[in-house]
Amino acid sequence: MAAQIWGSEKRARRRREISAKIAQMPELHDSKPLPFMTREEKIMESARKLTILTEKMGQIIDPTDPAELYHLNNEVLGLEGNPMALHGVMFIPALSAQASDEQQAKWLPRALRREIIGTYAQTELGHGTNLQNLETTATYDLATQEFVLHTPQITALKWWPGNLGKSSNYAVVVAHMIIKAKNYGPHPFMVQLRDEKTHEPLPGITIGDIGPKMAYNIVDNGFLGFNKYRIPRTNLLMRHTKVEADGTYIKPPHAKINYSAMVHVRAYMLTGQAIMLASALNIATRYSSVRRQGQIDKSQPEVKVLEYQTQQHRLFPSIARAYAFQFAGAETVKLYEHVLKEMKSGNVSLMADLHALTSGLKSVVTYQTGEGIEQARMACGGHGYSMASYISEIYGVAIGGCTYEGENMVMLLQLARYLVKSAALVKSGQSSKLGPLVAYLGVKSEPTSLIDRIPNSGFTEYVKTFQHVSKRQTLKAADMFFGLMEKGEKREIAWNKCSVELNRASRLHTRLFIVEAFVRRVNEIADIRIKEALTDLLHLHVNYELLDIASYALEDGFLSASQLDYIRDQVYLYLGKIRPNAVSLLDSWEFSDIELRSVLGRRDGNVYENLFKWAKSSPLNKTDVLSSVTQYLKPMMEKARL
Ligand SMILES: CCCCC/C=C\C/C=C\C/C=C\C/C=C\C/C=C\CCCCC(=O)SCCNC(=O)CCNC(=O)[C@H](O)C(C)(C)COP(=O)(O)OP(=O)(O)OC[C@H]1O[C@@H](n2cnc3c(N)ncnc32)[C@H](O)[C@@H]1OP(=O)(O)O
Ligand SMILES: Cc1cc2nc3c(=O)[nH]c(=O)nc-3n(C[C@H](O)[C@H](O)[C@H](O)COP(=O)(O)OP(=O)(O)OC[C@H]3O[C@@H](n4cnc5c(N)ncnc54)[C@H](O)[C@@H]3O)c2cc1C
Repeated sequence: MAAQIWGSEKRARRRREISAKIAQMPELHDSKPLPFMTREEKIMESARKLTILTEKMGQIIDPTDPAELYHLNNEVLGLEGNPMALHGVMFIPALSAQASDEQQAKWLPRALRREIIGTYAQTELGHGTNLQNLETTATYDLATQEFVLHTPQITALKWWPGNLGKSSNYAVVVAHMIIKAKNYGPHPFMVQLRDEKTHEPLPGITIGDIGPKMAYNIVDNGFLGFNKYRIPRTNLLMRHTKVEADGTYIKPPHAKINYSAMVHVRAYMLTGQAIMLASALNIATRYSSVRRQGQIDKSQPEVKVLEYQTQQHRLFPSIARAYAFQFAGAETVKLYEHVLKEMKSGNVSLMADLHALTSGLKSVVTYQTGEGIEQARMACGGHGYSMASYISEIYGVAIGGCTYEGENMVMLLQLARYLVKSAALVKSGQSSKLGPLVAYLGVKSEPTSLIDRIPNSGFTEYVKTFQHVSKRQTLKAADMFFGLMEKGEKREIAWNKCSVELNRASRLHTRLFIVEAFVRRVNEIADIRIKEALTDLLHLHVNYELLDIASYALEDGFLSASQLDYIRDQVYLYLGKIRPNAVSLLDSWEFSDIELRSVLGRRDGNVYENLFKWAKSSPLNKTDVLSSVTQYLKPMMEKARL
């Protein structure tokens, strides 16, 4: 199963080898539990481990393999980030995709050797979503052949970029490029922020940390202002766009090609989210098979809480989602790598499809991951609320994904633009022009769903039902939009008035893609036992998901009430079938105790003893009487007693 999850036997084996090596290297372990550290201590601890990794990484992993890097990162540095998180996640990808060969030769080897630390500085205090209204300017000075970076007012301060505040000395900065008074829109520039020897900010740069956040507190998200700060013309990233010495602008082959670093993260973050969901579920499911509370049959001893159907219903559909996200994420990464290769050689024809797909997936996956992790926390009762479970930290980190790399509603609306264009093709009789991901929009469906009507139909009737609701909602939302425009509404006003319906279409389309990716994967599996276990999970997935969106299929009679009862029964049936495999389905992800960082989710199940040990190690317990008591509470009580 681990081979299915991680992509191959080799990958699963490599993960095990890497975990085993890390287990033997105490210098790479947390020196104490992270929840007991202050933010400064955590940052220090992370930097300490990062420097050891820089020295010893080659002994543990193949540093050119992103999957091995990611695993090493999760084990050693953990989910809460590190002082170089953005360096790997966005700075290097931005240089790789957007810098010319010459620029790459100059900067990439230095970045890869970690001679310099970089980040991606785009969002500002006043604008994150609406890139066209960013306010930082890069004005070309023809006389000196330099760009002058400037922050015209407080809302133009860069705000949020990870590791910008204290760790990075370089950044890819996105600014509006102005040449001879003409604004060419946002463009990426390579900018040195700090002196390479002293790490002091360079003159003309204001920089710092934006303060503590809901989670990710090892990352120093920062602010940055420029006061007429000059950089050479050749620091504009020039793989696709060029500005010549005389100010001539050569436009890129696609207007949004400079957005590729964002698409990179949107594509890669899906499996990251799957890992976080599976981690939280692993903790909750292990604990649920240790925790005994109440009886189902009063004549029997107390049961493991995992025996309760409500507990299974809380956890198991999310187990199915974690697998589904991992499989859909793996497909998306492959597609992204393919499109990136094509883009580099000038073919930009697949960019719109990739953008639409990753926008929808990013939104649905992060939202459902958040839901699943929060349910996992609640499923652990009181101990889930303790930082000893570590689930709240996983939640805080995962939920950041709903916002970063494009706020979820906004990204769903991006996919909706693509769906509406596709609907227009269907309506104008040009269905043959639909791309493969939306081809179903042009296919006539049956009048009613055949779920429970055709024996042994596998998952085909389920997929058709998802297609039907997705198609119907897309065409309905598009009709609403076109109808308003026909009545004379301006395009943008009409769009806003339909946006809730449009986003519903985007979610349904994305959920269909996720179901299809799961079906595709299960169909490929040769090993009978693995196929059986995953087929059970897929049964739970399709029935649970369909029940969740049933109103869309009920309202036009595509599904009947009796079919709905059948679907509900299937959910209950598969909860029971999955129960014996539940812990194994999560143990198969092979998270080590080091990586999970959870007292509740320990592999050995020795929860209570270790919870007590953990509590005793709280800094508050170093002394029996705290100074808050001697200084305030004790005098108060004494005064009251007088
Ligand atoms: C330490 C070792 C680690 C090793 C790790 C190794 C591997 C891991 C790798 C990956 C990471 C994995 C996990 C992540 C882990 C941690 C992450 C931690 C932190 C994350 C950092 C987060 C960083 C950020 O948040 S950066 C800032 C992101 N900002 C945004 O996303 C802004 C959102 N807004 C937009 O994108 C745009 O403004 C917009 C909403 C799309 C609109 O753009 P605009 O230009 O205004 O649009 P316009 O209306 O003019 O045109 C719309 C038009 O353009 C099309 N379009 C838009 N974007 C694209 C695109 N990208 N591609 C193609 N086409 C695009 C759009 O469809 C419209 O087309 P049309 O008109 O409909 O035809
Ligand atoms: C943990 C974290 C890490 C980050 N790291 C980085 C980084 O490294 N580099 C970087 O540059 N940025 C980074 N960011 C910033 C992040 O990319 C932005 O916060 C994000 O893109 C959302 O933009 P915003 O803050 O402007 O939200 P807003 O756009 O102000 O969103 C507020 C509300 O308005 C709604 N809204 C906005 N526009 C529309 C619209 N057109 N239609 C409908 N609704 C709309 C949204 O849906 C939302 O409900 C990070 C953010 C976080 C939380």
